[in-house]
Amino acid sequence: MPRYIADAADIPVVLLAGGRSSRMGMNKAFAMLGNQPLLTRIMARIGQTQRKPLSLNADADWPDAMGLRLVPDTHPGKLGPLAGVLAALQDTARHYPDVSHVATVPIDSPFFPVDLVVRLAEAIQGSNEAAIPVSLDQDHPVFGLWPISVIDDLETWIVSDPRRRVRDFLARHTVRRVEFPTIQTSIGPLDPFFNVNTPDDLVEAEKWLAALEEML
Ligand SMILES: Nc1nc2c(ncn2[C@@H]2O[C@H](COP(=O)(O)OP(=O)(O)OP(=O)(O)O)[C@@H](O)[C@H]2O)c(=O)[nH]1
Ligand SMILES: [Mg+2]
Repeated sequence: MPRYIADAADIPVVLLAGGRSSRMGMNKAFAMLGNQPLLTRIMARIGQTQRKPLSLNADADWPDAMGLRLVPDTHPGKLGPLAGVLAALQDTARHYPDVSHVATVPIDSPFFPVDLVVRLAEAIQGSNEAAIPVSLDQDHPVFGLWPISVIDDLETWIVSDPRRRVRDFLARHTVRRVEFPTIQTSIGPLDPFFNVNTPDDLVEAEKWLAALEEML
């Protein structure tokens, strides 16, 4: 069956929460930002554009998947974010055999652009390429639009490259980089890919959230 994307709103999305949250000291998906767990916030934001049910890449003993289908890593050992991307690709190939790509969104970046998936999809123009977002000259490859066709190469790379640097994997494929602007707020420009890794980041995120809510 041919694989295609008819409409960016139909691209499946897997939320990535398979890390250790070691810098946060607690599972960051459940860290509260503006009285909402990060995971709930991310679900609501991506739900504004995507039609298919979301899945969650996380450990098999995850405490509360909030109704999302749990997609654990297929290679154990915390092999990094691309292990989550691999699990997302494999799961998508199984559940949506006619779909060409899956999008990944980490659960720790609460201000990501709402036009993320549509702009990544535009960038690949119906091809079998990958796309990742960029802001302030930085790649954000934990977010991405990944073609199902990279599954075998990604699996081989994950088990055989001892360094597992994400940029080394990207260099093996054609990857479109899509620039997203900062968001102007009363306290300065916000990087839409600001991500919450530490308790201090959470304090900073509250300030950005308040500044964004002022603008509503
Ligand atoms: N499946 C999977 N996802 C991972 C792994 N490591 C990181 N991630 C995910 O990749 C994204 C970016 O990782 P980090 O921001 O470093 O999050 P983290 O690894 O949970 O946090 P730290 O332990 O503090 O580095 C998050 O969505 C993580 O859940 C992994 O080994 N497997
Ligand atoms: Mg992070």
